[in-house]
Amino acid sequence: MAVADRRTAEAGTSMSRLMERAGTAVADAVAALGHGVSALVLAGPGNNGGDAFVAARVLRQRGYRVAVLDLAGEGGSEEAVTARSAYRGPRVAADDGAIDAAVEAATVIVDGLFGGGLSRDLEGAMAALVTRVNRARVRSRAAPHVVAIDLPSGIDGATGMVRGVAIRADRTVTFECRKPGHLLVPGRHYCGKVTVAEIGIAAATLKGLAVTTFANEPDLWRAHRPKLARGGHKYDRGHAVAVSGPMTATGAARLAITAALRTGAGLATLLSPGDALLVNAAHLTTVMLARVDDATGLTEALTDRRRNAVLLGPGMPPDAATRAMAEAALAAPAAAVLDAGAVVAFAGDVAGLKRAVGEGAAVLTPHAGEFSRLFGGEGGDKLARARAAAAASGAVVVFKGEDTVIAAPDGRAAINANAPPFLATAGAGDVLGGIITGFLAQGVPAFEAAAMGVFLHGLVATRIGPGLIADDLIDGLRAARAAFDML
Ligand SMILES: NC(=O)C1=CN([C@@H]2O[C@H](COP(=O)(O)OP(=O)(O)OC[C@H]3O[C@@H](n4cnc5c(N)ncnc54)[C@H](O)[C@@H]3O)[C@@H](O)[C@H]2O)[C@@H](O)CC1
Ligand SMILES: Nc1ncnc2c1ncn2[C@@H]1O[C@H](COP(=O)(O)OP(=O)(O)O)[C@@H](O)[C@H]1O
Ligand SMILES: [K+]
Repeated sequence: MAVADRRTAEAGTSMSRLMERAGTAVADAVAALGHGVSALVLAGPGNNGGDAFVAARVLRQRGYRVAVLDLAGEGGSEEAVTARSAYRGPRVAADDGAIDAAVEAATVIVDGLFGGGLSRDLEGAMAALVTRVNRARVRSRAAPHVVAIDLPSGIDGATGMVRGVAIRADRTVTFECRKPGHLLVPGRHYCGKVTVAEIGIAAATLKGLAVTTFANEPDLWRAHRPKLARGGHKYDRGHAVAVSGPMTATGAARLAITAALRTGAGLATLLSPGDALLVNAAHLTTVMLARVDDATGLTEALTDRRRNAVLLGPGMPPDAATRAMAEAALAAPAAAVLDAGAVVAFAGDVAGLKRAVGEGAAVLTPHAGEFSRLFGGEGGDKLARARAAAAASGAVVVFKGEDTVIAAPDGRAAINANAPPFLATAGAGDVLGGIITGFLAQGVPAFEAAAMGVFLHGLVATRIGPGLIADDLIDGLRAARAAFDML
C-alpha cells in the first residue's frame, strides 16, 4: 500500500488528501452506525493516528461529542502532524482515571492506534489500553461500539497474527482493498464487519503493482470456469479418476470421485485394489470401476490419455506403496491431486516430491497436521508457509482450514474466507479433493482449479447449513454448481 500511496502522490493526489478521505470515510462509517453520539478516538503515532484525527474533526463538525486520546508522542509524518493540529476539540489526559471515565462515557470508540505500520508487539501502556477497550466492549449495559481504522490495532496486516494483544472491533474500515490480516485468522475474528472505502488510489495504480496476494473470490478465476459447449461430447469435459483405499477405507475415495462427477467431469472412474472391488461395486452406479493394485497398475491405467485428472490419498495409508502410486500419478500426463495419505507419504522428502512433480500440474491438499508432517513447522504465518511449500514442492498447495490458503509455485496466493465452521466434518476434505479433480478434468489450470474448488466447497456448505455431513455436500453440489456458474 505504501507504494500505491507514493505512486498516487506522484500522480498528483497528495498523501494529505488520502488521509483526509480516509478519516472522512471512517467518520461516515461511525455516523452510519447510529450508535449514540459520544465518540472516544484513540490516535497513535503514525498515519493511522492521522486518519483518527481527521475522523475526530469531521465527527465534531457533525455534532458528535468527541474526545481524543492522543498517544502520538513526538514526531509522525508531516500529514499526521497537520491532521493533529487541525483538530481543536477536547483531549483525554493519558492517566488511568481519565481514560476509564472516557471509555465509560463513549458510545463509540474509534481505534486509530496502529494500522499497516505495526512493527512490533504492543506492550506497556498501549497494551493496557487495548485490554481496557476490549473489556468495555463486552460490558453488558451500554457497551461502546468499536470501529477500527484500517486494522484492529495489534493485528499484523500481513499475517493476521496478534502482536501481543489486539483490539476487538465491531467494524473495520479499510482503504482500497482488504489486506491478508482481514482474511487470515485470528485477525479476521478481530475485525468485525469489514468495509472497504475508496479514497482515490486509482485502480490503474493498484493494477500496476504486480499484486500476488488475493482474496479467493470469483474475480480471481471467473474467466477460467469451465464452459459447456453446445453439442459437446462427454469426453470434452474430461475423465476424472480416483484411487480407492483398502477394503475398510473405501468411502473417502467414493465421496471424492462422486464430487468430481458432480463438479462437471464428463466421466469418472474409481480405481480400486482387488480386495475392495466388491465393496466399491456395491456402492457405485454412475461412477465406473476398475482394478488397480499398485503403482504399475496405476501407470498402466493412466496410459489412457482421456483419464486426464487423478486423485489419490483419501483412505490410503501414508506408506511406501502409496508413495510409489503417487509418483506414478505425478509421472503420468494427467493432472494430479494428492491428499491425506498421499501427502504424508512424502514426509521428510519434499525434494523427492518436487522431482516427482517435475513440470506437471499437481495440487496438494493438506490440512494443518498433514502440512506440518510434510513441510515441517508449526503455526505462524500461514500465507508465507503456504507460499514456501508451493515453491519447495513445485505444486499448488491448498493449505486447508478456516482460512484455506491456495498457493502456486510462481508466488501467487489466495486466501479463502467463505467456509462455515460446520464444514469441519469427516469427509469434507475428500469432497474438496474431488471437486478440484473435477475442475482439473475440465481443463482448468491447477491454481485456478484449486482456488475455485475451495470457493465452491465453501459455497455448497453455506447453502446447506449447520448439521451437514460430507454426503450432503455431494447432493448440494448440483444446485450450488448452478449458482457458481452465475457468480
Ligand atoms: N493507502 C492507504 O492504505 C492509506 C493509509 N493511511 C493510513 O496509514 C496507516 C499506516 O500508517 P503508518 O505507516 O504511519 O503506520 P501506523 O500508523 O500503523 O503506525 C506506525 C507507527 O507506529 C510505531 N509502532 C509500530 N508498532 C508499534 C508498537 N507495537 N508499539 C508502539 N509503536 C509502534 C512505528 O514506529 C510508527 O511510528 C494505515 O493503516 C492507514 O490508516 C491513510 O492515511 C491514507 C492512505
Ligand atoms: N473451522 C473451520 N471452518 C471452516 N472450514 C473448515 C474449518 N476447519 C476445517 N475446515 C475445512 O473442512 C475440510 C476438512 O478437511 P480435512 O481436514 O481433510 O477432513 P477429512 O479428512 O475428514 O475430509 C477442509 O476443506 C477444511 O478447509
Ligand atoms: K487501527
